[in-house]
This record gives sequence, structure tokens and C-alpha cells, in this order.
Amino acid sequence: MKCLQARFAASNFYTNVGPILLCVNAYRDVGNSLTLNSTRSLPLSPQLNKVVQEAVRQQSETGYPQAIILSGTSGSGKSHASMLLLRQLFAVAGGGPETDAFKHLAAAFTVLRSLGSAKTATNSESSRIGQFIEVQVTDGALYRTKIHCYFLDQTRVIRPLPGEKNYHIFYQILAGLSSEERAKLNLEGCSPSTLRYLQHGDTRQDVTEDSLRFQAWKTCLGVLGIPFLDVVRVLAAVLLLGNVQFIDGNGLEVDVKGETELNAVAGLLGVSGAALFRGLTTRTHNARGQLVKSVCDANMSNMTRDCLAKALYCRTVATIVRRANSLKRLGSTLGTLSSDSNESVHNQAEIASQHASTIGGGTNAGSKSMAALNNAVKHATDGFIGILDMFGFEDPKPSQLEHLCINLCAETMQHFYNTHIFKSSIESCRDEGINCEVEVDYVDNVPCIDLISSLRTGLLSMLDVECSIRGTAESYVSKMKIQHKHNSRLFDPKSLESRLFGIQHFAGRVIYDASGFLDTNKDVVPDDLVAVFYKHNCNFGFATHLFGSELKALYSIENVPRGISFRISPTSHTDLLNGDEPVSTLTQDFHTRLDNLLRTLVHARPHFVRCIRSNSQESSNRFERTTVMRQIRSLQILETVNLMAGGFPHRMRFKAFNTRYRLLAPFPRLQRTEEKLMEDCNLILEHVIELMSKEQNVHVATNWAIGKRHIFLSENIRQHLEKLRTETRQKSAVLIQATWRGYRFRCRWATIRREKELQTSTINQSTITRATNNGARPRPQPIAGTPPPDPNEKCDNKIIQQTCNLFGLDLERPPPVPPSRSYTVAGNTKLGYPQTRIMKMTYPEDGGGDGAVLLKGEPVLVVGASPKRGHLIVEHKHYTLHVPFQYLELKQNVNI
Ligand SMILES: Nc1ncnc2c1ncn2[C@@H]1O[C@H](COP(=O)(O)OP(=O)(O)OP(=O)(O)O)[C@@H](O)[C@H]1O
Repeated sequence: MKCLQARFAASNFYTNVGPILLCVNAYRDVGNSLTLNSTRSLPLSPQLNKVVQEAVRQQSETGYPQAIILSGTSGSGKSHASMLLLRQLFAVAGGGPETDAFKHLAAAFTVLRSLGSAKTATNSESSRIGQFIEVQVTDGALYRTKIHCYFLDQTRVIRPLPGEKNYHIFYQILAGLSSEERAKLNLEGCSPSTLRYLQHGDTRQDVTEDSLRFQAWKTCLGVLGIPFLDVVRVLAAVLLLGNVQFIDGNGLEVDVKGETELNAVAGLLGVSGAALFRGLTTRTHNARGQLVKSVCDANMSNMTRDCLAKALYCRTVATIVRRANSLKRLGSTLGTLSSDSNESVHNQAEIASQHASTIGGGTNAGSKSMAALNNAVKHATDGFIGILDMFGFEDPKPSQLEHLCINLCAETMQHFYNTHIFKSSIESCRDEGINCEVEVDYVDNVPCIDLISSLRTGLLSMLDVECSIRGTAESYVSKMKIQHKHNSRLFDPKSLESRLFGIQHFAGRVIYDASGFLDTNKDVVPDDLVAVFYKHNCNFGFATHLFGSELKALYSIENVPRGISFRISPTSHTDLLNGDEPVSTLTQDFHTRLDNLLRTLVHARPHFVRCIRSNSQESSNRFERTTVMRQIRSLQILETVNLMAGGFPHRMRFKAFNTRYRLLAPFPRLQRTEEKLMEDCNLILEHVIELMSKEQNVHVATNWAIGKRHIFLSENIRQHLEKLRTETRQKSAVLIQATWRGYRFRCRWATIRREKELQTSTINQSTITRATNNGARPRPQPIAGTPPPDPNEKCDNKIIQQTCNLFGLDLERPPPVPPSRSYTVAGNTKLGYPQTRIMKMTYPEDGGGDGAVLLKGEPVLVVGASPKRGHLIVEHKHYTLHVPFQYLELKQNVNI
């Protein structure tokens, strides 16, 4: 804590605990819109840069997927850091911010940020959408990107909690549309305060900012190729639905307050007012095969209205995400922006997924199908670098079902960290008989995860049961209290309100109000309402598209509507259980998706970034000790420091250790055989320690231990090993380059002399040019230091292997190398052969013995592509040469 505070005062907001990075949010630029574009002007810290460099390095060295996992409470700066990391990832592997891929991704984030952020009690820019950004990198270059979104906060689209500004997009629409556009959408006269969904007022300054953000949002929709008007019509309908209210009338039917708005909503959604009214206020029931229609009361109709608003909102978000993921990148050589199907890895996994309350935890799935599933996930995610920015721990009052899911997600991420950092290192030390001086006493949060999500008795499973028997919030809470009466993680808030219960989470105690749990969990919309959007009744294609798979399932049989319900949120399946209930609930879906995410993560090498908010008021540069202390405790930072300082947090197989560090030992003393691996490891370490003791006079003898299968390293020795390795490699590289360049230069000496002679003939010309250039000398040519490729080499074996892995091809029979093209492409034009080109450099550089030499600056005739990769055929003075294309420059209007 003292260390963090001192660093904070010195404007050092990033601190490393071994390989784990702590970021303290200093709120230096509150109001930052947290989009990928907005980070372009921000400086990137060297520490964040190192995380990216390390992930890219490990990915390219091992081919193993990497995951940068951001965690911390709400408002700690996860989304901010994730955008900076992503920008840096593009700079390292993706060609930088001027590429099409970056622009598309930046547009997607601008659109999603507007749709998915809201002001909560703890964060004015809280992300209500969890994100896992998957960037596939092949050979150190970005190949494709994909955003996986986790959206579960539908309830608050229509019902903000006290102190919340609802989803920012609604404000932006109202502030950004011109009055003409508003009139067209029937939003004229609406202001945030007149719309029920936007009760929590804003200030004038917000309005200006909202309007600017709206323009950015609109432009970015265009970049993604999403029709602006389609989306805005749906969102305007959601807004207007907020002013529609059903009240019990005198007759059979309910009365409507805000009929004009209801008709406007119908108009925007392309259906008739009467059809929408009927869809919202009538229900079809199936009474033993007999279809009966009934009129809903006001309460039920209002609930259906809310369901419609939620369904429209989250289905629009899902459509935009799908669209952003299926964009092709035009005119770029780097590949496509996830050009394949919309089915994500997570969806593939969903098919067979079962609940697993903890990582690798017991599921009862057949081990064979599990292995197949894990393999499928592994292959599909090979080689990615992922950035995970999920929901942070929250404690709003009152806390609802969505917050229980959000906190389950935070618990799961905490458990992932515990398992990876503490549990696995302590257990492997024990298994391999290593005695560690430091006891790391971390808090395991498995009991809390089990309480919420264990298969039969977990709170979520009990909620599903309660939903299926049509129970009540009171009966649910009383059953859970009986079932878990000895569980110290569940506590009774001792309130008169029987629908409250409390959970002791890793980051604090939260009291939940179960009043809306059952309805939120069922998450259903009746078929009477869905049928309204069938293409024969609805002339707005986008609205029909939002309910596309439900309508297809509904109209595959006659008798529509027939008293069934569908899920409000888009799911990967529209199947129905018992003929009329969706097969899953909101929490089941979320839990399954979380499990699948974990399965992806356990195959990846994690890099942890732990975010900490510096104060609870979002004030700039204020370090609040109690707020920071609470987070240090819950994130178990002290335990991490202990482990890094005195334990063995790193372990490596003997072979891997040898391969990586054998360059540090005296070469002749290494045995270099499989049987003597352990001896070699010892030798390397002893030699390194000897070096270190000589250099720095430090005692590091206890910093490593040899186990049965692994070598265990402290953080201290790992850092030293890495430092020495980098230094040795650098020195060796310089030596190799110097020797090679010397040799090449000596070989080229004869040619250089001839070049000089050629230059003498144009010496007068150059003197004139130099004079007009104010004496500036021409730039010296770089020395070509790379040896020419082996003439027999057709295609690099590594490339063949990677291509086969990527596309699942048979390595025994790799695809044929594509034939050379009969043309070249310059700008956007195809140029056929023969072509005239100018020699950029002399070829061959060493003079070529007795054969032909093409001198720098000479025009030559290129007659076609050479069968030798990367070469062109040049005919020059009766000679035919195969010249690497980089020696030749394309010039138009040159005569030989
Ligand atoms: N390093 C930073 N420097 C300056 N401002 C920051 C930094 N990190 C975050 N902020 C600001 O703090 C606010 C909260 O950050 P952010 O939304 O990233 O938190 P979060 O952890 O993602 O929260 P949630 O889980 O609620 O989405 C933002 O307005 C952001 O601009």
C-alpha cells in the first residue's frame, strides 16, 4: 500500500509484481469515451507495452494462445486499459492504426460503447457488456479479430437503478438528432426527463458531449456498413415504449395511456397499431390441445411491453456484434476481419457444454465427448491473443439477478487467478517434494462459487427449479436459506423483507433483492408478440430479422400463435421444452457461456493485469487509502507479493528450460543428451549464479529447486535468467552481423570499384543536383546483409505446418504451392509482362564472377515471374537472370 501510494504520488500508476501488472486508475481524464480511437492520442505506458510484447513473443515462439486478463472492481479502469492494450497489439502485430482492420475494430467499439455503457452509482462509464477480444496472430502478424460479447443487463435497459443514467445511447440519440429527424421518428418534444426510461437527469455539458458522441456513433455505423436508420428506428421505438402505459379499463380490454406513442412505435417497427396492441395485450393458451385466447390485465401487458423493449435492444446489439465480426477487410494484405461464420468458438462449445462450477471442475459429461469438445475449442482458438474485459465486482442497492451473475463472473475470474498463481504453484511444489520457505496463505473462493453455481443445490439451479414450478421470490429465498443454513457465505440481512438474502463475496458483502429474480431468469416473450413481426404483417425487414429464427420456428407449423414463449435474449437455439418453454433460462445461458469462456482460457497462457481504482468519487489524482486497501485485500496482492518474493511461482520442464537457457552455459561443458537434461539444468543455473555473484555480489543460492519433472524458479532468478539471455543474444547477433558484413563487403569490393566508375560519368550532373539541394548528400544505401535464399528451397516448412494447422489440412499432403502469376499489381492496376524496371541495387552484389552483372540504376527488361519464389526473370544483354524482386523497381516511361 505504501509502495503504491508513493508511486502514485510520483505519477507512476503501473507497478509490476513479477509478471503481474497492477494499474491504478488515477482518473486523469474522466469522461474519456473509452473507444479505441480515443486512445490514439494517449501515451502508452512501457509496462502495458511490455504485457503486449510478451504475449506476442510467447505466441510467436510457442504458437500457444495467449490471454491478457483484466480484473478489478467496477470503475477500476479495465475497459480503458483494454483499449490501450488493443491499440498496442495493433502497433506490434497489426500494422498500426492506419490499417483497415484497426479502423473497423475502432468503429465497432465506438458503436458498442455507446450501446453498452451506462452511468452506475460507482462508474459513470460502466460497461454493461463484457468483452473478450480475440486477435488471431499468425507469424507475428495480425490475421483476424473477433469480439465475443457478454450482455446480460437487459432489465436495466428499461429500468435503471437509483443514481444511474440509463444506457448512454438514448441520451445521445436525443441530443444528436436534428429536429427534423426527431420529428420523423416521432421523438419531437421528447427530452430525457419526459421519457420514463431516462428518468435520471443530466446536465448541459452532458448534452454537448452526447451530441458529439452521437455523430461519432453514426459515422462508425456507416464504417461497419450497418444502416443507420434501421438501428435508430428500433432504438427510437424502445424510447417511445417508455411512455406507453397500460391501465385497467372499464371494459374487457385494458386501456392505454400514451396511445400516440404506441402508434408511433408501431409505425417505426413497420406494423399496424392494432396488431401491436393485440400482441401486447392478448395471450394464447394451449388448454389440452385447445387454443384459447385471453385478454391480459394491465400488469401483464406492461410486463410484455418491457419484454418487447428488452428484446429489441439486446437483439439489436447482438446483430451489430455479428455484423462487426463478419466484416471483410478490403484491399488489405493482412487477411480478413473474421470473415467466416458467425458461429463463435463459444457457440461450438455450447452444444455439449455442461455446468462446471470451477475450472476443470467435475462435470458429469462423458470424458470422450469432453475431450473432443476441448480439442475442438483448442484447435479453433490456436494462436490467438485474447484481451478479456469482463464485468467487475458490483454492489448496487438493490442488487438484482444481473448483479448476481456479474459477481459470479468476478468470482470466477478471481478463482482463475487463484488457481493459476497460487494453487498450481503450491500443489506442484508439494507433488515434486520441493520445500518452499514461504507459506502463501491465500483465500480460496471456491465455496462462494459453489454456493451460487453448483449443479443441484447452487442458488442458480434452485432458481431454475423455482421458475419451472412457478414459485415465488419468497418461497425461493426461504428454500435457499434452509438448504444453505450452515454455509457461512450465505447470510441473512436480518430485514423484515423476506425477499432479501446476502452473500459474502471475495470482494465484500452484497445484499440481493430476489423480487425480480424469477421473471428476469425466465426471460420470455410470448409468441403472440413475436408473431406480430412476421414478414406478412411487418414491412420493416430489420425488425423481422431481429426475431428471424423464432419466426422460422413458429411458422414451421400451422396454428400461430399457439401459446408458446421464446427467450427475450438471442440464444443459439430456439428449441422448446415441453412444447412451450425455452430450453434454457437467462442464468443457464450466462453460466454456459462463462464455462465456455473458461475452457478457452485454460488452453491459453494468461497474462494478468489487475486494475485498482484510486478513490470512490472518480476524482482526479486522489489516492483514498481505505478504497485502495479494500481492493488490495480482495485481489490478494500481498499474497502475490509474498509468493513472488519468496516462493517458486515459475516452473519449467527440464527440456524447455534447457532449450531456452543453454546459451548461458559454457558450451563444451553441456552434455546435450535427453538422459542428462537435469545435469545440464544444474550446470546452467550454477554458471548463472556464479556470474551474478561476481557481478552484483548477491546471494541467490536458494532461488531455484530441481523437482521430479520440473525445475522451480523464483521470480528473482527468472528475471536474471531472462536479462542474461537477452544480453547474450544481443551480443551474439552483433558479432554474427559484423562478421558477415565484413565478409560481404570484401567480396563486393571489385563491383564497388566499377560502380564508382559509372558514377564518375555522371559526376557533373550530381554536382549540380547537390548544389540545388543545398549541399545535402544522397542517403547512403543500406548494406544488404541477408544471404540469398537456398535455390532448392520451394516453401518454408514452418509455413506449410502453420498453414496446415490453421486450415486443418493433412500435413502429409500439403496443398500445392500456387503457380506464379502472369502479371504484377501496381497500385490498383494489373501489369502484364514484359515490363521495364530499374535496378535498385547491383545484382549479384559480389560481382557475380564471370556472369552478367546488373548495375544499380540500369534499366532492364523483365519477361516474367520466375519459378523460383520471390524472383523475376530478367533478360539482359543475351543473359537470362533470376533476380529477387526487391532488387527491381517498377518505373513507367523508361526506355531501354
Ligand atoms: N489509466 C487511466 N487513466 C485515466 N483515466 C482512467 C484510467 N483508467 C480508467 N480511467 C477512467 O476511469 C473511468 C472508469 O474506467 P473503466 O470504465 O475502464 O472501468 P472498468 O473497470 O471497465 O469498469 P466497469 O467494470 O464498470 O466497466 C473511465 O471514465 C476512464 O476514462
